[in-house]
Amino acid sequence: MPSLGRLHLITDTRPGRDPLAVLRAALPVARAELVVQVRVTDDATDREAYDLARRAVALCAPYGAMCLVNDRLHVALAVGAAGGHVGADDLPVAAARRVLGPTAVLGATARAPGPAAEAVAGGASYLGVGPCHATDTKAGLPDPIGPEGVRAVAGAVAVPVIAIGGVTAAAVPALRAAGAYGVAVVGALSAAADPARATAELLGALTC
Ligand SMILES: Cc1ncc(COP(=O)(O)OP(=O)(O)O)c(N)n1
Ligand SMILES: Cc1ncsc1CCOP(=O)(O)O
Ligand SMILES: [Mg+2]
Repeated sequence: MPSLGRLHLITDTRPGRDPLAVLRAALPVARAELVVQVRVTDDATDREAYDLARRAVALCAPYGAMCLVNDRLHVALAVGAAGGHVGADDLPVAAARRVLGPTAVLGATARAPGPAAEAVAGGASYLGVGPCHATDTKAGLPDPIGPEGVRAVAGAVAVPVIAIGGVTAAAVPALRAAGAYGVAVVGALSAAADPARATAELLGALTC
């Protein structure tokens, strides 16, 4: 697998958000340390997902940043993304691996050591672990697992653990101390008044 960036920017396509503007602000700051995950709302069409993913791949390329596509693996393949991310409502990890092929980057969601180990056995190259903290970005999430939940998963697997859910720069040190390799954020960048500055703050917390 190519080296995985530590700061995962998940696109926010809710009304009033401008995911490509956030991406343009973050890329020159984080460069190859940024992983962009194209995530669209469930009601978005495949064509909308494709158009956003195609633009994201093109924006990432000059910076050596990796672009992944959430859920819709056919879109990942269609735009030449580096891989995809799947969770409980998506293709099973082993099936996703078959779709993407052996060299693609494949993320899987896990919040406990057992399922985490199963996801790795199925072919996951990294795990998205959470929600770590409370968030209103996604509805219907289970209770936050906190840094201790991250520690339990990180201790059970040998792939990078990416902490997700309510992550801010202030939360990063505890997550890193618990074994997180990196973090994934939506609101911390999408809702930031200055996304470039917010990117620098997250990156500083991740790499110090
Ligand atoms: C890095 C990362 N971790 C977890 C998720 C959540 O994926 P999933 O559980 O499939 O939920 P949706 O994002 O599809 O709503 C993620 N996307 N990225
Ligand atoms: C998609 C997803 N899965 C678990 S938490 C989450 C949303 C994370 O968004 P935020 O960084 O704004 O809390
Ligand atoms: Mg999913």
